[in-house]
This record gives sequence, structure tokens and C-alpha cells, in this order.
Amino acid sequence: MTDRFSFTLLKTDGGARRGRIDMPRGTIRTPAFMPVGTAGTVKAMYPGQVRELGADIILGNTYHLMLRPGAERVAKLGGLHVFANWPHPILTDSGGFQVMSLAQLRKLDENGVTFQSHIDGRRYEMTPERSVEIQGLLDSDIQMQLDECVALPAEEKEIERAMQLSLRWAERSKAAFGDQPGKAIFGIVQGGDNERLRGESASALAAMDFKGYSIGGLAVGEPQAVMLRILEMTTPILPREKPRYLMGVGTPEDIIESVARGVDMFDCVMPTRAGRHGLAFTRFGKVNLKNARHAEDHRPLDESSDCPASRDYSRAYLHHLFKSGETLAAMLLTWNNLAYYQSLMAGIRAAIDEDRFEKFRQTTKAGWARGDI
Ligand SMILES: Nc1nc2c(CCNCC3CCCCC3)c3[nH]c(NCCc4ccccc4)nc3cc2c(=O)[nH]1
Repeated sequence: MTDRFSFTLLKTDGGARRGRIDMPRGTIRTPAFMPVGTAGTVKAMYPGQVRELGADIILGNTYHLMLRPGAERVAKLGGLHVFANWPHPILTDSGGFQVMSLAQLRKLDENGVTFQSHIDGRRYEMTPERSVEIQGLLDSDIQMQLDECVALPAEEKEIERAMQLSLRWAERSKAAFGDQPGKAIFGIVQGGDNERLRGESASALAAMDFKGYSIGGLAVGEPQAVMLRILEMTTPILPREKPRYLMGVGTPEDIIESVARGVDMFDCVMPTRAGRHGLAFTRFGKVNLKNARHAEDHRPLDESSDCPASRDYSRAYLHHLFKSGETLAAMLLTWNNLAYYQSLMAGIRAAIDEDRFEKFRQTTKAGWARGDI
């Protein structure tokens, strides 16, 4: 065990990196997929199940928790790990991205963002300092600076304004975080789809000596090719010996292509949210179980899987559960999807360990392309 945050780059294979983050609450094997939790655990899953699937770390939801039950109350109840019975590492976002996508009547200025709760209309002010305070009250292990993410496409001057503001907020967030050896705060690279601005953001943040770096401002409406081009020119500017976290990404294909371009950590609501809506991720591709073509298909999603949700239930039964609006539908498909995502990450890590990542990438993508499954 360790009393401080440390990242070890164990191996590289082309652009892909295999690493490990050691923290007081546990070790995170990278490349890592981090399931998104709402009140600190993952919808339709038991914490123990999420852990058994191989998740070393999950996301907590700063925006949601600060509104209800409130960060101070979570602290009074022992912090998020105790509250939600997840004793392993938790990463929290700063909340700014969610404010801009979920809150009403939000106003952003130099000091921060003020908004009204979408739950009860109460007014809040989120500054870099308050965001760090909230993430501290949640007892988050890996915290994010407050930043401003612009949706794409956007004007260059708008992207530049938001990127420069985010750099000033990076300084304030890091100052507010201070020195907490067992925890980390990450800077967030912005700059939209503009390579000059991305370079300025990444270089300035690298000089601020954060313990890790998030790549923000992507998966916000740009084509995948644009996201990958930005990754290609951003990761080489970031310190090699620190972890890179691509925020909000993504599909299995996004993940494998981003690993190839030097990304270590991922989060996305896709496997959990899509699972609740009937979309199954498998090694053969995606299956929409609400589609009538599954109504009499006795095959499971993947008979060779070691996940009961993928192996022990027919597509016909899953189709029935979704058509009937049964709770078990969301439980089984969330379980299948997280099992698939974690098995993909385990396959990526093993492939890098054994110098066969490129072969793994081609074989895995070919499996998805099998079409009618
Ligand atoms: N600070 C910050 N966060 C970002 C996030 C939120 C990452 N997930 C947090 C997580 C916390 C707990 C609750 C859930 C969210 C992003 N998510 C996406 N794309 C998602 C694209 C997407 C993918 C699938 C479905 C919907 C949307 N781009 C993002 C860019 C940024 C960014 O620049 N700055």
C-alpha cells in the first residue's frame, strides 16, 4: 500500500501505454475504463458487482451530489466511499461541464459559473475554489480543475476565450487543492479542434506540474477523425510520466483508437445509459434488444462469455424484458455492457504487455464488423 499518488509507465507498444496508478485506496491498472456512478455507485449495479467486473475506479457525480444530498451532508456521513460503499478510488469531475449541460439559467464569468438547480431551482455559485472544496468534502481521490468546455463547431475566438479562462481556473484550482499527497488534481486541456490553441493549453498546463492531465473539450459533437487528430498532436506535448484521461469517451472503437494515441483513462455513460435503453455491447458489435427481430432468438448475447448476463439469458427473454419495462432488463444489460467494456480493457492491457496491441486492435475491430449477430 502507499500513502501517495504515483503513476508508473510500465510498457509501451507503439503509441499505446500500459501503466499503473498507486493510491492509498488501491491500484488502477491502465488503460482503464471508469464506470460512471451517480450517487457514487453505478445505476442498476451493486458496488460489489462493479468491482468483480474489474473496475479499479468509478466516477462520482459532483454536480448531482452537491445539489442532493449536498456535499456537506456527504462529508458528515463519512464521505462518498462510506456513503456509497465503494472503498476503492473515486474520480470526480469539477461539475462545470454538467452545469453547462444540465442546469438552468446559468451565467459564466471570470469568477466562475452561477446557476439554478434543475431539481428545485435554488441558486448556486461554482468557482474553482468551491469546486475543489466540494470534491474534497466528497473525499474524492482524483479531482478535476474547474474548466469551460465549448461545444463544437465553434469560432476560434470563442475557443480561445474559453481555453484561456480554463488556464486561469487551472491555477486557481491547483492553488485551492494545495498539497494532498494521497490525492491528485488533474489539469484539463482545452482548445477545441484548433491545434494552435491545443498546443498552448497543453504546454501551459504541463508547466503547472499537475499530477495528471485530462483532455477535455472533445466528444462534444466533432467527428471521430477530428477527435483523433487532436489526440495525436496533444498527447506528445503532455508529460510522458503522468496519466492522460480522455473525458467522456466513449464507444469501444473510440477507446481502442485513443489508446493507440497515448490515452490511459476513460469515462463514459455509454455502457450504462445505453444498457438501460436496450443497447447491448458485445465482441460482435452492438445489438438493439428492443428490435423485434430478437423476439424468438433463443441465443444468449455471447455464449462464451463468463458474465451470466451475457451467457445465461436468451435475446428473446431480454427483448421481452425491455418490451415489458421490467427492472431486470436494465440490470442485465448494464451488467453485460460493463462486463464487455472491462473485458475490452483487460484485453488491451494484456495485448500491450505482450507487444501485440496492433494485432489486437485489428482483430477486435474485425469482430465488431461481423454485422448481423
Ligand atoms: N470537466 C469536463 N468534463 C467533460 C466531460 C464530462 C466527463 N464525464 C463526467 C461524468 C461525471 C459523472 C456523471 C456523468 C459524467 C465530457 N464528456 C464529454 N462527452 C460525453 C459524450 C457523451 C457520450 C455518451 C453519452 C452522452 C454524452 N466530453 C466532455 C468534456 C469535458 C470537459 O471538457 N471538461
